[in-house]
Amino acid sequence: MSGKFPEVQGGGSLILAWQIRNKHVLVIGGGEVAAGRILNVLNADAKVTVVSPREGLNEEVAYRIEKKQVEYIDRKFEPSDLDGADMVLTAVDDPEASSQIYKLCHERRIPANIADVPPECDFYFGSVHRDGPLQVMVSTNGNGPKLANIVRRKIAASLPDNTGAAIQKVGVLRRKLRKIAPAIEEGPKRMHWMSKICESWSLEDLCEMDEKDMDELLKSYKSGDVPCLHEVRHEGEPVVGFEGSFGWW
Ligand SMILES: C[C@@]1(CC(=O)O)C2=NC(=C\c3[nH]c(c(CCC(=O)O)c3CC(=O)O)Cc3[nH]c(c(CC(=O)O)c3CCC(=O)O)/C=C3\N/C(=C\2)[C@@H](CCC(=O)O)[C@]3(C)CC(=O)O)/[C@H]1CCC(=O)O
Ligand SMILES: NC(=O)c1ccc[n+]([C@@H]2O[C@H](COP(=O)([O-])OP(=O)(O)OC[C@H]3O[C@@H](n4cnc5c(N)ncnc54)[C@H](O)[C@@H]3O)[C@@H](O)[C@H]2O)c1
Repeated sequence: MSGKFPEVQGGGSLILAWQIRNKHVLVIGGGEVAAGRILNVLNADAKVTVVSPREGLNEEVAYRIEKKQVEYIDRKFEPSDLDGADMVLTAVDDPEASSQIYKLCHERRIPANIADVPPECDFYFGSVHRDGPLQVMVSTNGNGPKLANIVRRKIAASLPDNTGAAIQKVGVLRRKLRKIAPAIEEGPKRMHWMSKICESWSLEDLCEMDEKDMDELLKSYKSGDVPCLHEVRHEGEPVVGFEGSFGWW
């Protein structure tokens, strides 16, 4: 039976797209590493609280505090800071404080990342390429963070510039399709049609598609046809008109 199903390759991580929007993230520390963590969770629309004495704040963290992008507590960590936290990220230059924070999080079952202490991380960060709705994360599972950065930049450089914009258009089209064909039973047909569009349209054409084109394209959904952008715009089709000297053409 070997070869019928994928082989299990243990030793990896479960890579997910964690929906942390409006959840409470506590960031402990206000240095350079904290600044990176803060941006990562703000990009995912989390509600962020930073605990760190003011004198140790990095310029970027101070900016986020000043702009009220994060809540701020100006002192060292205290256990009560964990109340209501859905996730904890520590980036402090004090290994003892880090370990104590991790133990408390573990007891309270709050998922935590302790920067640079892999055995005390419930999840690792990765190197992320972002282009609009597209995110690509590279993890080396603790083997080579610098290489994760290098691989991520190679992957990003190999992607066409308009990838994110095309994905954004596909998102709009999918939401419109769900509106005109909302039934659960339609799922397979919806998915099949959307897949065919993504396979047959170029990224350029997806980017060019406007709301009017989408509405026109959606008219083909019922029959299952997948016209190209030119057909959607009725370009190059014979136009029936009247030409004076020769009659109908
Ligand atoms: C991807 C990235 C995301 C981020 O942190 O945002 C990230 N580290 C990045 C950079 C980086 N970190 C380090 C260097 C120095 C060069 C080097 O050592 O390679 C550089 C390179 C640089 O600075 O350019 C030092 C380092 N990092 C860890 C240890 C401890 C250990 O391994 O034991 C040590 C050694 C300390 C020492 O030796 O003393 C541990 C972790 N770092 C992770 C993530 C997790 C595993 C990710 C993976 O394996 O893929 C993990 C396990 C836990 C975590 O922190 O989540 C980010 C790139 C972002 C970008 O794209 O720019
Ligand atoms: N994973 C990575 O990518 C990576 C890369 C570089 C460094 N690190 C590690 O991350 C940690 C932080 O690095 P950094 O460069 O941001 O350090 P940093 O010295 O610039 O910042 C540490 C911050 O923690 C604050 N702090 C210290 N004790 C605290 C406490 N008890 N409560 C609240 N805040 C406290 C300080 O005021 C300061 O703002 C270090 O352990 C470092 O080795 C991780």
